[in-house]
Amino acid sequence: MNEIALELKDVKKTISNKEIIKGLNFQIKPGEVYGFIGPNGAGKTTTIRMMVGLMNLTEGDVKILGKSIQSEYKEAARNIGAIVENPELYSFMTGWQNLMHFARMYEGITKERIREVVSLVGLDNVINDKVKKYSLGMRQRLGVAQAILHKPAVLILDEPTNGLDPAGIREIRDYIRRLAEEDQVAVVISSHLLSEIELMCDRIGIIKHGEIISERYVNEESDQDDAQSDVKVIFDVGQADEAIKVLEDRDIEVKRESDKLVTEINRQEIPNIVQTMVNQNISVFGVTPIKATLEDQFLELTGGNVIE
Ligand SMILES: Nc1ncnc2c1ncn2[C@@H]1O[C@H](COP(=O)(O)OP(=O)(O)OP(=O)(O)O)[C@@H](O)[C@H]1O
Repeated sequence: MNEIALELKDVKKTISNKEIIKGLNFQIKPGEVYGFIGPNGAGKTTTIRMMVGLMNLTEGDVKILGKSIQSEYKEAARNIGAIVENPELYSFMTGWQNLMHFARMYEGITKERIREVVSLVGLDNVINDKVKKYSLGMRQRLGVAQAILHKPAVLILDEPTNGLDPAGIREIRDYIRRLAEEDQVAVVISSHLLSEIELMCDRIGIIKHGEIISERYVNEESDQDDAQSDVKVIFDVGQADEAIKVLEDRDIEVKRESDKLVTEINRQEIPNIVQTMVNQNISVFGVTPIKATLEDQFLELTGGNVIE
């Protein structure tokens, strides 16, 4: 198997004398889910359009399983599945008819493969209904089904959870993880929301003004996990008032969000605090560290205002 599924090599884009993308470099392995985040106008859609061959590159190259999207378009495109902007669906046809229609564009897609994909995205019960009756979430899932019909090595999704409710977002998240883990598909997801993307990605790159300004693995230990430094931690407890007292008795500042207590403490103190809480019959459901570095960077980047 190819070690690298998708590679961007010094990709640049200039439109009307303005350099919109300023030299992007990254590599994604099979089975890896890469989150591409940044505020509106940062250059996500432009980059994605270049990755899938919908827009020419001004400089650099994009390679899919080692094939250049520019000089070997056909070979490269064969291994890409994508939803850029909204999935293209025919609402007067059923879900099944839509998939049959797209299957004809590729060679060798069997009905069995279509059934497999339908089942993967959980549309078995409604696949014979007309798409106009589908909810937004169902349409998105059909879009993904269509994008993966030909078993692409790389799946590229531009804002796949746009407009979905929390249940819909969770569904998308679950089957994207399954695709990566079971079929070793490399997935790129763009979003302007850190919170949702952090849960489904292995690695996240933050783009701003056409440059990657930060990149890290989601499970990577940050400097803040050092034994000596303070970490931001959420205590999820049954008896918030009592738990706040335990923390405040130790001069720890607490911010309360319903039953969740947000604190900044030394890692070494955690076991003792939990023990004190348990001794006082406080139910401790969880102690979760917050990855402050990425969150802070992202908030700093978007400044709470997603329009640049
Ligand atoms: N055809 C174009 N002509 C001129 N400027 C463009 C063109 N397409 C994009 N841009 C500019 O390039 C920048 C990046 O746009 P892009 O749509 O890639 O951002 P984005 O990160 O996808 O944002 P969003 O989250 O809003 O989709 C923006 O400043 C945009 O105004």
